[in-house]
Amino acid sequence: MGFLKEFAESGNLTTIPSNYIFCTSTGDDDDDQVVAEAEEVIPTIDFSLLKSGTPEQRSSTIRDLGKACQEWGFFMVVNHGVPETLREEMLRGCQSFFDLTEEEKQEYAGKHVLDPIRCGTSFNTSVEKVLFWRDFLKVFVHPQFHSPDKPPEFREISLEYCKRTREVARELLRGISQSLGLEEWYMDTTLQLESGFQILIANIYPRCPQPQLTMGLPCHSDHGLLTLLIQNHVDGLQVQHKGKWVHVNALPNSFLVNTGDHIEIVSNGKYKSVLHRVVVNNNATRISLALAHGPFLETVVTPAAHLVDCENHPPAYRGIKYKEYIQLQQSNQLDGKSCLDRVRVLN
Ligand SMILES: O=C(O)CCC(=O)C(=O)O
Ligand SMILES: [Fe+2]
Repeated sequence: MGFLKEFAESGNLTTIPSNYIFCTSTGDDDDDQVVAEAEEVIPTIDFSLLKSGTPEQRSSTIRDLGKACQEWGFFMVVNHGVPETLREEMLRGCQSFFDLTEEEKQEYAGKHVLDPIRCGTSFNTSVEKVLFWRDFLKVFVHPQFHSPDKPPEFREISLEYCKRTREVARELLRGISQSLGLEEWYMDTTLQLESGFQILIANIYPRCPQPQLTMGLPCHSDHGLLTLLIQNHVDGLQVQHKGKWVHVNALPNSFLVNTGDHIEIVSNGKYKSVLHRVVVNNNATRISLALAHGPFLETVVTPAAHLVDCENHPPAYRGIKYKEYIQLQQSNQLDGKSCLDRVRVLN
């Protein structure tokens, strides 16, 4: 399977191939209504108050975090301390990777889902009938760090960027633990975050001549705990909130953060993983870079005992090893929360 980028950038495309034409499964327009962000304000978290604010500022930020997780599963993080130059360099590194020749990229194509460096198109072309308007690069960056050899600068920049982002994610997870009434280090310890799995996902969504007929990525949730995303100043991410799609207008220099399925499992369903999708456009190529943070791969994750009481809150998910969960999610079609549904306990 070739890459989309080369195809989309060759000649003057005026229509898209029929295998990219996507219909929502219900065909129900109400389901797909997009509300403007102005009507629903996406929560913003000031990271500096969490990390180095007064005790009062930290507590109030933890409350905001809890509210954002409970009501949205999505928030923007500002004042996070990761330099803008590093973020920009990292996005340029991703662009340079996608700009390699097809032959150079082929070295990492067609790999197994647990191969540490893998690139391709759409999500999982071995099972998809409809393709998505996107190419990707996925690299395992923690606890073992990997990097493609080209472009040459990629290794050094991503090593630094991944480390800085991981620190932000772990601090957020400490706050989220506390917001659930758990001990600050609960997730850090129980999920062995010192050896936590971190994966870099670079996405390119080329300009599309018929953007309303296709999708960059369909409605899905992420498998891990928290995903921290940046983009090249081109929007396209939408999150589902109260049954409607909200377009994310990213604040400059912010991280777009979404909760993954493992936050839902650990919190015993108190915090839900957020459904999100990506729309494409006809004006500019979008590049996004998601860093997904999860437990240690060998950890069997269960709902926190503190959040389970057999009478009112029985365990809502069965324990599953994180590695097994990833394999399940990555080798099927990307489809809403179908993976989480497999571990749900029907009470
Ligand atoms: O490109 C985006 O904004 C989102 C990407 C995404 O959802 C993913 O890689 O899982
Ligand atoms: Fe995602």
